Amino acid sequence: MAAVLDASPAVAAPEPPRDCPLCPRLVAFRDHWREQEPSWHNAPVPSFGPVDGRLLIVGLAPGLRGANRTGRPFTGDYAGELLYSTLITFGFATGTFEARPDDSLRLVDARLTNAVRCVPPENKPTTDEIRTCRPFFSATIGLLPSLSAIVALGKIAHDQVLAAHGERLSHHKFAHGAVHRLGDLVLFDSYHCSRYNTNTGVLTTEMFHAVFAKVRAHIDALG
Ligand SMILES: O=c1cc[nH]c(=O)[nH]1
Repeated sequence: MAAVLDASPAVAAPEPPRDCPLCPRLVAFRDHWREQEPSWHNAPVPSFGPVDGRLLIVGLAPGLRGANRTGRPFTGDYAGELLYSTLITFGFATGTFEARPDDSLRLVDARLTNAVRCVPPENKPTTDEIRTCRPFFSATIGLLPSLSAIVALGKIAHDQVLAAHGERLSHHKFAHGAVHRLGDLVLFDSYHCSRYNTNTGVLTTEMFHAVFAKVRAHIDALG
């Protein structure tokens, strides 16, 4: 049985509008950067990848000079280098990642989204902002008919997945490498592939690959 998704009927769209007004602090930050850098995307960053994939990867939020600049998740900042090279290694992406949305990179059997769609100051969304963005996240999941596995990059992504599925956080503790069954879905946890985590050794390439090796085995076993 698939878990019930917590999507508010008032906001059932999977992508916020370009001028989403729901989080005043994020709107102010976005407006500031629109003035400073008018050529940047500076808007909610839409999900990327086919909707008929079996895997969903969930990041935290757009990086200021990464996805907020380029308009594609994990594109233009360090976190994307490790993520996209890993996705290519494990067959979840093809082409060449050149950190530009018009490169030849394509996701395969996978979609990529963020728990929060607008760039937050200092990469830290508030609890309210995470909750406010949840209906978009739930609607995104609801539009993936073949979804079988989710990778949560960090605890905020993990908590957003659980909340969207009406699951208790206390029943599913976040831990790198942990695997949680949520109804028909399997949730795989990983530390976020941020530059901070890799520079400090919290996350190594081997640790990150070990998570995606498990995900690959899970998807392949589906046949
Ligand atoms: O979590 C993250 C980090 C960088 N870029 C994103 O889109 N999401």
